[in-house]
Amino acid sequence: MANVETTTLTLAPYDRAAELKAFDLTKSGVQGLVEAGIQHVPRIFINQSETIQKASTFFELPVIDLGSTDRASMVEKIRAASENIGFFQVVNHGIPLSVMNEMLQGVRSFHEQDVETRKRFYTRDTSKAVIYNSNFDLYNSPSANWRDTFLSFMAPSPPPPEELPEVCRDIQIEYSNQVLKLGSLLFRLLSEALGLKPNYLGDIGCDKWLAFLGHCYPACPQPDLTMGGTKHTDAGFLTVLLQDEIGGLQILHQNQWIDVPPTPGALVINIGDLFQMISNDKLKSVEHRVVANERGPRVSVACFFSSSPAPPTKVYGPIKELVSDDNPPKYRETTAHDYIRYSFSKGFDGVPRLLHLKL
Ligand SMILES: O=C(O)CCC(=O)C(=O)O
Ligand SMILES: [Fe+2]
Repeated sequence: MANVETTTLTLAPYDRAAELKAFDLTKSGVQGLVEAGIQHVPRIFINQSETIQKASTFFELPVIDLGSTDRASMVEKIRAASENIGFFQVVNHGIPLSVMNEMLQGVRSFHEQDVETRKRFYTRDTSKAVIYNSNFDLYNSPSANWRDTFLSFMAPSPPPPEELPEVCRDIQIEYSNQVLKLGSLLFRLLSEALGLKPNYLGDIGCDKWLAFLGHCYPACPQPDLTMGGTKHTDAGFLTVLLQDEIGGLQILHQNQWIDVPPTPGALVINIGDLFQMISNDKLKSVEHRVVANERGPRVSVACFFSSSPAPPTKVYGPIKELVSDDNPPKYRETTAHDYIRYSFSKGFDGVPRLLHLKL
């Protein structure tokens, strides 16, 4: 917990905008601060609302064996977890352990490569093939996260391979293709879990659009003062998360923060806001966060199945088959374009993203 001295210091007025700008202009992220041997967390990163209670309760996230021949039981487990927890883990998911390990190593190598090479990717221009920066919402969040990320949109139109970072491009392409395959399977199972025909979610495009985020949470000298990732829900339909062995992911379950310790070989799957919305609140998009840690760097890969802002006319609303007179639509329809634009502009401001669509 922050001691009184530090708290007083952070409450003192300072030119936050100038400090954010100065940090951003270094183009070398939190990793750059750590490489420079920083011993204290700069005040732009100090999180006064979330650092008080980091203790979490023990709870085991269901692990679902996708290699099981008992499809009905698999679908039932996925349904229960998606309705009640919003998160589950999968094993025997078809992505070889060697590919997972190589992917994590690739992300680590990207963030640890020579600063001048890394800097060339640093941008906030979302039209670029690789968007590397620290805190996508740096300028509009209450406190910055102890995290750097590089992002690429890998489907349906991946960037030309030569524009991807050389240190990890082959494995990034390989891993993304494997995640797309896994996504098709998960959306078939989730369609069944919702009582829909197996192709339903695929047919409306849930498994077509994929964003790849390679996160790095460098070792933090004062992990009690900041967060690796502030609490948030994911915007898209579904997230496939690969985490390394360090740990730090927590999910909110029954008002308690629960650790999701790394399970070797497993991937973490969670429901996003857009999925909660089209399921008319049957499936839950649940808040989660990443605590900062002294060991590190921790790396993870979050792959978001979401919806393309183009064509702008694609409309999403509660699935007709899931609403009835007894269960009327809880959300108004939105175009993918408006939804993505809104969700990108608001950042992690603590206001639920779906609120603006609630009927
Ligand atoms: O790094 C993690 O474990 C979680 C990342 C995450 O929540 C996200 O990218 O939305
Ligand atoms: Fe997330």
